[in-house]
Amino acid sequence: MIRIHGLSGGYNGKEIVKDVQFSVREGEFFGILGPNGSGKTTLMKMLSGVLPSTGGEILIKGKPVTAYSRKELAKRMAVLPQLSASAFDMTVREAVSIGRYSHQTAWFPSWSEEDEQAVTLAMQDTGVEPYAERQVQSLSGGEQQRVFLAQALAQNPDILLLDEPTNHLDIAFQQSLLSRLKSWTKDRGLTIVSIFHDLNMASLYCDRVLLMNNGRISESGTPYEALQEPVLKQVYSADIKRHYHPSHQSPQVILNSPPGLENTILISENMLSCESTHILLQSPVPLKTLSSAVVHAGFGWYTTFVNRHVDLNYHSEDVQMDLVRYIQAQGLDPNETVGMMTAVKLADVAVKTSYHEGFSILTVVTAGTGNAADASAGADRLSGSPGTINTWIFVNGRLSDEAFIQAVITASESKTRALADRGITDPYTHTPATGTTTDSILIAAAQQGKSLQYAGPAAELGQAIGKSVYDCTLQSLDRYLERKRND
Ligand SMILES: Nc1ncnc2c1ncn2[C@@H]1O[C@H](COP(=O)(O)OP(=O)(O)OP(=O)(O)O)[C@@H](O)[C@H]1O
Repeated sequence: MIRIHGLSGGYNGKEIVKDVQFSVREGEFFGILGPNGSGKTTLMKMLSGVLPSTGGEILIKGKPVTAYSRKELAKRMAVLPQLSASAFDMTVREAVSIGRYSHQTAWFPSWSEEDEQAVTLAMQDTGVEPYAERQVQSLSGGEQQRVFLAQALAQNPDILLLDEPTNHLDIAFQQSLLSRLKSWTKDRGLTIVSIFHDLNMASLYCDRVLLMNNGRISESGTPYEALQEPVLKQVYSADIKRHYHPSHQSPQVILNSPPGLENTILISENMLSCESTHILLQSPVPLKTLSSAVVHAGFGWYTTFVNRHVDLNYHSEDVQMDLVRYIQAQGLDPNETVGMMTAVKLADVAVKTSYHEGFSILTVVTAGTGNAADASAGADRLSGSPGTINTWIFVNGRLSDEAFIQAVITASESKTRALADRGITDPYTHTPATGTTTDSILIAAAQQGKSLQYAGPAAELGQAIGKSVYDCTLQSLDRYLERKRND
């Protein structure tokens, strides 16, 4: 649809865009990204034919852009106009109708049924129809933005050029506008080339992006390919970190921890309270957490950690909601809380703090083996009968993602060893139990102080976790077994 070869150009003999080359396919949503002054708007002006190039060529549907008359070009390509003062004196309908200019015949301007329909449809698509008779100047910035988009759409273009289309729009309108634009590329084959400052929106909605730096293409490809952390850091000269959208493969870009925001804290047993109904740890600052908890499993940042005792016969249709209600009833905020459950008597809890070179860990284990299982047997069994080992590990240190995951592995292996040393067996298979069917684990770290890259058995954090989880699991297990013997 659009092909650009060796394109160069600028202002007053000064080259701004230098030897740029790319192509955009029909029905593609194509993003142009880059820092301030990198040449995005200049490139867009050359694309729309407003600014002549000094080198290279732009082909639209195989024909040089310079070979199109202004009107011909306007039929193929619409540009989201900048907010211009003259448009403010019009009604919304009048402003949108300007988009039909390119469809009027030069000699006998006439307003056809087709023009009327195109204007109405464009207003409907952008949600500005309710304001049709209002003056543009009486609308909010976001509403005006949508009027200008409607004006561009009324042109019925094959190509839509947009400069920051979500400027002035709140997050809900950004989402609805970009989703609508995206569906037009898919359903109507509309080709969109758009400048974005918001890398994350571009990443979510664009099929491909081009990253400009100093008038040249620094990177191009799908957002996944083009938005690489080292390139972004260099192009934007900013401490940027690439993350992932939780439910989408698109990369998301955030600023790395800004300095000076740390609240120095030490997670300690003072923050822990153990009652017969629940064990609670409350931190004054959120801790980075990885868990398999009932409430807020996965990675997140939380301040409050609850291990609730439930009766052996506990049953709920919605365990998660039940635990959220319980958390609320304790006056805690469920949004900030990781919640687990156990039928184990909480008096059997084992707590241990261990200090190491530059870091410390707090381990809290409640162990019961009523539901012991040998995971390696792959045997059919009833799951869910209470009898769980819940393991909490709090680290005063800064953990990498691999350290979080290795901590889970190391803690699980230590737990298994503790079960073996007490001869716990799977009642179904009569083989040594590796855990129970409903064990849960939580690793939480203040993300301050010493960097701890690894947590396997050879790493200092792994050694600390391994020993501490083993000791706590044994201690809690012994109390549980003692209680069983006495029952
Ligand atoms: N009309 C002009 N005359 C002279 N120089 C200009 C003109 N318009 C832009 N420039 C210069 O060209 C360079 C690129 O500007 P351009 O507007 O293309 O950047 P951009 O990537 O769109 O930036 P931004 O993100 O800030 O909108 C800048 O150094 C700018 O000062």
